[in-house]
Amino acid sequence: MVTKTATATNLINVFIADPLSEDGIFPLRQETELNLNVVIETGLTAEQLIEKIEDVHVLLVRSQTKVTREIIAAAKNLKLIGRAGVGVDNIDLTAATEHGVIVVNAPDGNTNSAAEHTIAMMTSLARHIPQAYNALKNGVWDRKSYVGVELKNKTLGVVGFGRIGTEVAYRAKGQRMNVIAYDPFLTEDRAKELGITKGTVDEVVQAADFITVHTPLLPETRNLINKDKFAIMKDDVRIINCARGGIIDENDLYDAIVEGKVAGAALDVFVEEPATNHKLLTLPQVIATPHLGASTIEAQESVAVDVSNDIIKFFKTGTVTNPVNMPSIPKELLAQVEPFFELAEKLGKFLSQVTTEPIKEINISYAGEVANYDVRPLTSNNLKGLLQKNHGEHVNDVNARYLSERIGIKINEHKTTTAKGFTNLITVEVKTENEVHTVAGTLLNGLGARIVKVENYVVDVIPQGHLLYIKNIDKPGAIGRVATKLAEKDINIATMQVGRDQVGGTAIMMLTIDNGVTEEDLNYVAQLENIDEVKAITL
Ligand SMILES: NC(=O)C1=CN([C@@H]2O[C@H](COP(=O)(O)OP(=O)(O)OC[C@H]3O[C@@H](n4cnc5c(N)ncnc54)[C@H](O)[C@@H]3O)[C@@H](O)[C@H]2O)C=CC1
Ligand SMILES: O=C(O)CCC(=O)C(=O)O
Repeated sequence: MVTKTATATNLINVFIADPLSEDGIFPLRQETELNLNVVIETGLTAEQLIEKIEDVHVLLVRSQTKVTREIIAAAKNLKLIGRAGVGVDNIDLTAATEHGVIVVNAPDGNTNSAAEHTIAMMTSLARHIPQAYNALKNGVWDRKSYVGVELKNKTLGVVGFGRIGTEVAYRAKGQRMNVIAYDPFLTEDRAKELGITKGTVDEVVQAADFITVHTPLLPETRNLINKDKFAIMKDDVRIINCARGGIIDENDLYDAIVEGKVAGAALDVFVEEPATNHKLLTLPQVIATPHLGASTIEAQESVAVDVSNDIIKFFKTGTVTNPVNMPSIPKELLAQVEPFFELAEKLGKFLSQVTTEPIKEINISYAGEVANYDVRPLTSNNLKGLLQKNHGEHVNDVNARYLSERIGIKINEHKTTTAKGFTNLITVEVKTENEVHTVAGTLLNGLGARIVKVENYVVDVIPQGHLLYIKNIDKPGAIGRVATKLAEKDINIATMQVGRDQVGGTAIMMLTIDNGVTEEDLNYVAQLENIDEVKAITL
């Protein structure tokens, strides 16, 4: 994706608020082209962070720091929040998006570690390893209290079959377990290919001897495993949560263990962390680690490298690899789509300057080749162009859609394959209370962007620099009079396009001129006979 950049000469303040691998932030340390000022201060309270954040451009965190709306609002210069890890539930994404702050994470770097930790927790749970270890350390040689169960031939239920869930399943199969999984994106073919069974959440929890959750914490997954689900589970089921506290209802889990329905639970994560005084920890059937799923040398280095590289990439190119609050575009597609970003933005800018009333609705149609791409980032760029006139620097492609919707603009996107003779065509129509305006643009192979239609008139205009958009009656002499009047004002015409709906009807002139014009210049031209309207447009 493409978004705003800072110039390389600017000082870029990078604030690291959680402990990160020093090897992992090596890319930031050795960066010479950008003027990076890296500050590490961990363990701050929200108030302390707020005090320090005003001049920060990049905030880098793991899971400890809660990046709240208040922190984001106080960070007047913040452009990017980097999360060295997967889960972004500690970041107020809505606030970040509203403030135009891009959030990036490192989704791949800790998958392996989290999966290995899950298997370690499951095995420890099955064999009471932490409890037995604890007893022995306290001088008690107790063998009969710690008789465990085998994993072989047991069924593991996996809820959330993304990166980590899938890796857990591979390993569980290595333990000769049967795996049944639920994920809205898991297909029958993929399940077959992996040698697992696909089920609904209820089918998974009913069939399983061990249940492990690997979803993100979202409104839909909060308390996904609750008393209704415990009620339909097998007796003596064992539960593992190495994803996020809150996916399993902690009170219902406590009750299910106390009632003897659940034989044990292995927890790496809690609703409130640090969880040193949690009632679940008082139960002998519960084993726990303090959010260690990603705590390996390898994972910490890997996530910090990934997020550091994305910071550098963002300030050098305006693009990032792992955006969280923007649609992401695969690397191989980016080069093809990038030229359309500018075109889409220019079309938005054009319309913002011809429209005189608040926009109520925008219809964006993508035709031909461009319709093959994920067009959401293009729409965001178009909206950015549209809103810049009134929102200036505050609008970017992260928050353009949010801002548009907030001010009540209805956004409709359409895709069609027919591009009216062009290989690609973006047509944007805006509606206000009393006006409708349309502009269409294309990318001409080897020649760059062109505006090819304004309202109902066919034109061929390079969307760049200063334009004059004149509406007139199609009468002889109109073009000459405009040219003369502009010459009187020392305004040089570079190119001129004309179009009309019918002989003697309404016509337009699209002029590119060398310099901007004043209000007075516009009025001067507007007074001419048969001239209806004159607008200055800068692209
Ligand atoms: N304990 C730790 O240190 C770590 C914890 N995590 C947690 O693990 C989570 C999963 O990580 P990944 O596998 O890398 O993410 P992922 O994005 O690859 O997979 C998450 C999966 O959950 C699925 N999902 C979403 N809503 C669902 C629902 N209602 N029911 C069932 N499935 C649903 C998604 O379709 C997706 O396939 C992260 O969001 C993070 O919270 C991740 C790394 C380390
Ligand atoms: O930063 C950490 O160690 C936590 C990792 C984690 O929970 C995640 O990546 O979602």
